[in-house]
Parts: sequence; structure tokens; C-alpha cells
Amino acid sequence: MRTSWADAVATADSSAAATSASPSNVAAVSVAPSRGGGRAAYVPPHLRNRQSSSESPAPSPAAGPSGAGQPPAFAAPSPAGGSRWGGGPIRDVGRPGSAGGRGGGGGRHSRIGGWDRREREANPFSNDDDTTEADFDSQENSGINFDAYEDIPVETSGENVPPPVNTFAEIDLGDALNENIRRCKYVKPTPVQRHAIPISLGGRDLMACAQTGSGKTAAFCFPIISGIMRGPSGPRQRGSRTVYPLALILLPTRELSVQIHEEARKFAYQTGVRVVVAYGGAPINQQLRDLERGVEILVATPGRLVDLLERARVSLQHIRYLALDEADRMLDMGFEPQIRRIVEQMDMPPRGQRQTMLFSATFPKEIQRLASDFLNNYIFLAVGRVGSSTDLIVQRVEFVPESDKRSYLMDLLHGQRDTGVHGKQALTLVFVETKRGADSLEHWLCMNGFPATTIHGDRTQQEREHALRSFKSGATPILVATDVAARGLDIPNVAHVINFDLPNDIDDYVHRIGRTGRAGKTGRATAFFNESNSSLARALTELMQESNQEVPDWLARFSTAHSYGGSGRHRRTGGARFGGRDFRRDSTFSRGGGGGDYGYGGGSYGASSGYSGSSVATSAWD
Ligand SMILES: Nc1ncnc2c1ncn2[C@@H]1O[C@H](COP(=O)(O)OP(=O)(O)OP(=O)(O)O)[C@@H](O)[C@H]1O
Repeated sequence: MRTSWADAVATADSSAAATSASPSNVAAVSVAPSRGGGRAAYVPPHLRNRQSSSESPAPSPAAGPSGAGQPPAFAAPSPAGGSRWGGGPIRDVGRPGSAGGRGGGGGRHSRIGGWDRREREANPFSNDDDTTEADFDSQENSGINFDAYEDIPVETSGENVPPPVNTFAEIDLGDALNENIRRCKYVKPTPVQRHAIPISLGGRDLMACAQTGSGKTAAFCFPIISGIMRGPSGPRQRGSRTVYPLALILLPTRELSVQIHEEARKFAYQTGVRVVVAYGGAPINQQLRDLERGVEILVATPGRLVDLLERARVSLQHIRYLALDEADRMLDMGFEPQIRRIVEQMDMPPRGQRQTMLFSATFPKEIQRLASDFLNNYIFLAVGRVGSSTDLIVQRVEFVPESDKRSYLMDLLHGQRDTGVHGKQALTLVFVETKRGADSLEHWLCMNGFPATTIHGDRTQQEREHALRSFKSGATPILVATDVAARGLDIPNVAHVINFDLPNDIDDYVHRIGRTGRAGKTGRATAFFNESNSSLARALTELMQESNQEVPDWLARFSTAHSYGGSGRHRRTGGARFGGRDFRRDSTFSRGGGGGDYGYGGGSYGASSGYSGSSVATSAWD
């Protein structure tokens, strides 16, 4: 079985008419397979005797923990110790100079489940480029453009919202965590971090909606790690193989769980807080061994977690923090039953006795409604950029008939090559609809001299991880993927996202294009649109307008033609806005109805105070 593009190229018969045919391949068929290294003969579009069907768009806090909130029973001791967020002083374990020392797995030695005294904690930063300790002081996280965040619109609703912070220094996260923030080269908090971290440290439940690539991972990891460091130790586990994590982070895909585990390990390095990952497709025995060595934060996919719960190897009895990343995906039809089982039907403390945080870049109202079952007196936070969440991403939509897609793709890739935009510094992610389509396109690209690999649900986990590594390293700078790669993956240098097949759901489009333009960087997204995508036209048009993108005339016409009857997930969530808006503010919600959007500038929900700075907008996404 072929496991990589290289194998594919090596085993392919160079004369094979692998470009089996669609008419579009006629142009491409004239492209000789590149085996042997020669660049394929390329037939430019103007010689292909056909008209472009596109109209060518131009390229183009002063308060402590809120009294209104109900900090869970486990909440930190009184603020007497100095944390403005109500926790006592954080024990700095494992930091240089403190007991345990650097690399010694210092810290909460007495806690079963924490780092064992005999065990050396592997340095999670050791693979990061060639950065030395000295470099950490001099660098910022690669090129993040904080100026772009200056006037970011923010909306909060809920009672007694803790005010935001401007710097990490304003928050008492403790020396060990601060040291890791420095190692990550985070100089300032991103907007979602500025708001979400104080809210979570204040003990409040949170539903947070913030643009892709804006730093949501740290926004939920920092308060969890800090809270565990402040709080009482977990239970001792005598004579039982069951482990009792204190925090659970649930994610929809295996790759994302691996990524969040790696991130969380960096943030928790030398804090004495141990992070373990459990996900499907990988041998369970290794994961069981990892768990047995102790776990405070369990990062998991739902299926594997249910397996561990059924085997009684994990108990959720002592969960203090529950975080759902990509929460709208976790609560849609695919995952909801499993999530309800984990959260409501096992032994997890009920809402109000644990702290729950839900994060995503998109939050359809119907999902917010479901999600509210898991939350207690929560704060809704929407953080967006002026104009929209994605104006750092230049979006183009091309009208491309189904049969011409490969040919168009070839144009784009040759264009990139000709302008020197390729290789490790400019990765290209191509989304397709089906697993078979992914394999077929990957094969065709390889045959035509474009090193590609693929990731989808029919590949083994080993193949998926290999593909991702190969893509990240630039060895195969094109990744053909299904929606399994649409959410959360943080891959530096993705310069171009191509929607070869558009998704049916506009929120999926938002997440897909969000694989580029991350952390303040710019990116490019191209979509191939044709009649089969008509139902998406209106939502796509609205999204592009909100993101200050040029909408081609033909798309606007499609949009008008299909504005009747377009419903459900094809429409922008929350009405004509990007991202999300607290469904509790929907004027019809209180009447038990659904549908209408809350008008601008209207009344507010409950005793909503929100952030009263001048940059408050009625919506984060207008
Ligand atoms: N304060 C910060 N300073 C600099 N870089 C940061 C900061 N916070 C996060 N980052 C970086 O920004 C990138 C995106 O962060 P992250 O993956 O958490 O985004 P996200 O909001 O979860 O995105 P998505 O919605 O796609 O899941 C990461 O590479 C992360 O290391």
C-alpha cells in the first residue's frame, strides 16, 4: 500500500495514463509525468481554447472574581495571597532555583498523578527550531502583527464580566507558567487571551468565539494550568488502576488532540502539572501506561475517552475544568451523543461544580442552545477583528466547472512556482469533499511533478501523522485533505488554502481558510465554485463582504438567485454577521422561539455589563 507521495511517484508507471480523465485533464495530460525530475510541459490556459468562466475578481481588570459567578467548590483559596483573581499565591515548582530544579520534574512531588520524583520531564521545547535559551529573551513569536489587533471589536454578555488585561504581567500566573510563556515567545496576550483568561481565572464558565488562529488554545490552557497549580492536590490513587484527571480537554480530531497536547505540555513544563493525551487509532496500551504515570490534564478525543471510561481506567469524578475546543463541532450531530454521555451520564461533577469553557471560531445559535446545557451562569465572549475575522486572508472565488478543476489547480500551482512561492515557506492546503477524491488528486499531483500527500479518515493513523509531518517540514508542500484537517490545526507557513471542493456549510469554509492567516500573518484562500455550490452563494457573499473582500459579480448574482430557500447551515450563523453572537440576546429566545436576530444597539441580556471601553461594538463581527 502506498504510504506517501514519494512511494506513489516511485511505483507509478510513468506512462500510466494516471490522469484518467476528465476533460480538464486534457490540458493536464499534456503535462508529462515528472518522474525523473524534469519539469512537466505546461499548457497555459490561454492556449487551451476555452474561455474563463470567471469574471476575474481582483486579486487580488480591576475586579477580582465576580461575585455573581459561582466559583466552584474547589476554587482557589481567598485572595489574601495576592492574586487579583482570587487565587492564593502560586507555588512555583520546578522553576530554576526552586525545589526540583530545571529538568528535574520538580514540583508537586507529593501528588500522585503529578510528576514523579524519579522521572525526568522531557523538554517539550527541545524540538523548536534551533532556538537557544538566550534567544527566548530576544524574540517575539514569529511575526505576529499585534497592530492588527489594536481596535478589535469585542462583545461580552453575562453577569459581572471580569475586565480584560493588557499584559501577561497583570495576571498572576506564577513564575513557572510565565517562564513558559517567555519560552513560547509570547510577548503580549492576544485579544481573546486578554478577555478569556481573566474570566476563567475568575472561576466563570465561558463560551468564547474568536477568529481562527487567534490564540484560543492558550486562552483555555493557561487558566487550567494555573488553577491546578493553585488548587488542592488530586486524590491519591492507592491500589487502583483508575486515574482521576483534574481537567479534561476534548477535541474532535486525533491530530488536533496531538497538537493541543504538545502545546499544553509546553505551557505546563516544570509546573508539576502533567498532561496526557488519549486518542483513537493509536495503540491504547501506550496511552494506558502514560496515564498510569499520573495525569492532571487529560487531552482526549471522545471515542477513545469513552473506551477508557468503560474500562474504568479513567474516572471523571474529580474533574474541575472541562474545555471543549471546536465546541460547535463537538456538539453537532456527529459528536453530541458521545459528549452528552461523557459530560452528563458518567461520573463528572455537574455544571456549577466544575468550570466549563467552550471555544470555537464559529457558534451557530442552535449549537449555543445545546451548549448552554453544560454551562452555569456563563459569560459569552466574541472577539473579532474590525470588519471581520478574516481580513488578513485574501479570499478569491473562481467559477470553475467540475471538469476544469484540475486544470485550474495546475494553473494556481504553476503560478506559485513561477513567483517563487513554494517549498517550506509556502505550504498549500487543498480541501476536497471525499476520501477517494483526496487520494486521486494526490496521485495526480504527484504524477505531475507536485509533491503532495494526503490526510483523510481512511488512512491509518500512522499514515495521517506521517503525512502531516511531511507537509509541515515542506518535504511535501501540498496537502490534500478532507474536513478532518479543517479545524484547529496550527501549521506555520500555510500560505494558500484552496477549496477545490467547497464545503456545504459556511462555518466549515471559515475553519478551512483559517488554516492560513494565523496569529496576525497574512494568507490567501481560493475557492472553486460552480452550480453545485449554489446553496452556499449567499453565505459566502455575506462572509466575503464582512471580510472586506471583493465579491465577483457572478457570485453576487448567484447569491441573489439563491437567497430564497437558503436556510440552516448555509446561512451565516447569527444572521448577517461573522462568527457568533450570544443566543441569549436573541429577542425571540426568551419567548422560546427561534429565528430572528437581535437588533443592533438594542437592550442587553441580563445585567450585562461587558467591557465598557470605547472599542466595544454591538457585535464582534460587524
Ligand atoms: N500571545 C501570543 N503571542 C504570540 N503568538 C501567539 C500568542 N498566542 C498564541 N500564539 C500563536 O498563535 C498561533 C495560533 O494559536 P491557536 O492555534 O491557539 O489559535 P486558535 O485560535 O485556537 O485557532 P483555530 O480557531 O484555528 O483553532 C499559534 O502558533 C500560537 O503559538
